Amino acid sequence: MTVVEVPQWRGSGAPTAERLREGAKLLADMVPAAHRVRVEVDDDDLPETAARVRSAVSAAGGFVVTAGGDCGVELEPVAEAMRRHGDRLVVVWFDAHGDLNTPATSPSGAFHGMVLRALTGDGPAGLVADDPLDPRRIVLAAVRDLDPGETAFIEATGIGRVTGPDPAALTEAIASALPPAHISPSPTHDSPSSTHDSPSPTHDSPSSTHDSPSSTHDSPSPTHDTALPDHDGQAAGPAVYIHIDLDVLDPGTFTSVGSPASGGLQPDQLLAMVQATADRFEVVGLGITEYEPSRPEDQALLEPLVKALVEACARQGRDA
Ligand SMILES: NC(=[NH2+])NCCC[C@H](N)C(=O)O
Repeated sequence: MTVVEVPQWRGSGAPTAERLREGAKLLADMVPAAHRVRVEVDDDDLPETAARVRSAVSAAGGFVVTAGGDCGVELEPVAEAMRRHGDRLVVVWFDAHGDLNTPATSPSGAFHGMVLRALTGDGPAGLVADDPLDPRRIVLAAVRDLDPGETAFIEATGIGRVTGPDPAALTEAIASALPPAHISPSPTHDSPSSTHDSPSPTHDSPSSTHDSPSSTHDSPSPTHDTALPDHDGQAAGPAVYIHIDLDVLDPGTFTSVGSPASGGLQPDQLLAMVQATADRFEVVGLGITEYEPSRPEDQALLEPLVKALVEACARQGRDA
């Protein structure tokens, strides 16, 4: 396992954002990884920092945990997971915010509020994924503070969303985010062309829900549970990247963030949702972001939580 520390803070619009530098270091310290890489951040050039993150994550072996910094650090780790896992990738976004703004809709101009949208192909110059993520492969978890442009995008694209502390709802949403071609019980070949080889209905066919009950979002087939890699190492289900902005936690419990929003998760609820995801699916990457250390009790809360989150995601036997 490798932890990649990215003390980027200029992607945040919060007045306290500079605390993210120390937060990245403290988060990386909490990750029980054998290898640690610290990315040098160029404060005046987010695309340059992103290029350095890209090199770091592509060179890292085994399971990678990215320790932010602001949420903008997730651009390249998620893009790397897309390159590795193609259409099997499902991104779970634990965050108070959607991070789905464009430069035109952003109220702040801050990149951390745009990074997930940039992964879908629409963002500031130099900060857009080469190969766009299909929004239907995204599940928002406990997101509760959305700008109007973000709400419109969610409604237009059918991004999955789980609002409450509900592990079962989350795992169902993840299973439903994958095209049916990838949840077949037959061995899959994880090549980009595999979806084209399959005659089965996909998300791309709006009429497919009428043709085959097993292909609808609402009726997950039993084969969803064959999600972990089989003995050949071939996976028949989602490859899940988990993003955690610590502002997903309720500010009544954890306040060391720059953009708090009430109505968040308790730490044990977050852990239960991540554990349920890792129990059912292959987790291929983890990012933890937006720690602005300001209280000793928040540091004390995070230490066991981060360790447990990482251990849930990077289980023995999955980590090359
Ligand atoms: N990852 C975050 N903390 N994002 C905060 C985003 C806040 C607001 N939606 C914006 O675009 O500016």
